[in-house]
Amino acid sequence: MREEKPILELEDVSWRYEDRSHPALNGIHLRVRRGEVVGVTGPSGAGKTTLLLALSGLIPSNYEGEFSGTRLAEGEIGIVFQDPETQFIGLTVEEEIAFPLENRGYRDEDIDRIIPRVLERVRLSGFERRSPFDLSGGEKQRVAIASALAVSPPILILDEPTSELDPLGAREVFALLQQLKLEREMTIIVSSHATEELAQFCDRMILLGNGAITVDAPAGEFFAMTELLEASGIYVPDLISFHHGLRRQESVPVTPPLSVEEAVRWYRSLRAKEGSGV
Ligand SMILES: Nc1ncnc2c1ncn2[C@@H]1O[C@H](COP(=O)(O)OP(=O)(O)OP(=O)(O)O)[C@@H](O)[C@H]1O
Repeated sequence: MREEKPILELEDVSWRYEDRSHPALNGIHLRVRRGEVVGVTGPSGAGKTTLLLALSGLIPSNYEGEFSGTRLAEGEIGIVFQDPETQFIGLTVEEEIAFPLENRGYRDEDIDRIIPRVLERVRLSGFERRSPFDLSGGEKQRVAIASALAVSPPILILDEPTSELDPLGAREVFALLQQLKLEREMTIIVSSHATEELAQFCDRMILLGNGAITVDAPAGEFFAMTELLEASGIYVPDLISFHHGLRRQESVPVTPPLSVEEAVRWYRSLRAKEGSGV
């Protein structure tokens, strides 16, 4: 069977920031298929932001340094950074969303049609005239996502979109991403330390260490590597640690549950087996 053409690809990419002696990315091979949702995690300084900048093409075009390798991207990429305020240029939420559309020469009547649709999608209808700077952290992040979505890019890249948010704000952002994943089959690449959310949301997980990919696996397999993740300084969600603790029992499946719903199903089936004497 022929492998599907990737929508985004880095082939042997290395990058060193101009004033640094060591490369921030070292021989990266990464192929992302259309509709895949990829989580990127790793300790601080591992190169997550740099990897996303290279995937989006901002490295090498907007940064000074040494680049080698090749990059391929099929279609436009919407980018959302860690601190949305650094991205804001509009005085109102409406202007913030209109800006990328005006930049690409959309007609006024199309812009007027798109703005309410995009705001509805991120559940910010009625926020048109508000200043993007006077919103809660979660709302700001949703404005940044709305602005990235305005031109309907097939690929969305988010760099630590919940690092400045409280747990509810973080859940809100991941719930929105989940909705985009299901409704629009977008290709999403998201870096985060929030492994609990990544486990529930991502199809595939990448672990970065010292600018190299050390693990690239389906989310279930990735989170089954509990010891390796802990040794790499990654927070293993409690649910997965709990499963790991039980795994010594033969009847417990190797792949951990990635969400509370999955854990409940799994626990019920375990109880049923025990009841039937298996
Ligand atoms: N603009 C820059 N100029 C020079 N060096 C940089 C720059 N940005 C990042 N670096 C260096 O590149 C390496 C990777 O940084 P990067 O920000 O990609 O890591 P990260 O995994 O995203 O970290 P964190 O989790 O703390 O955000 C680090 O050693 C960092 O100091």
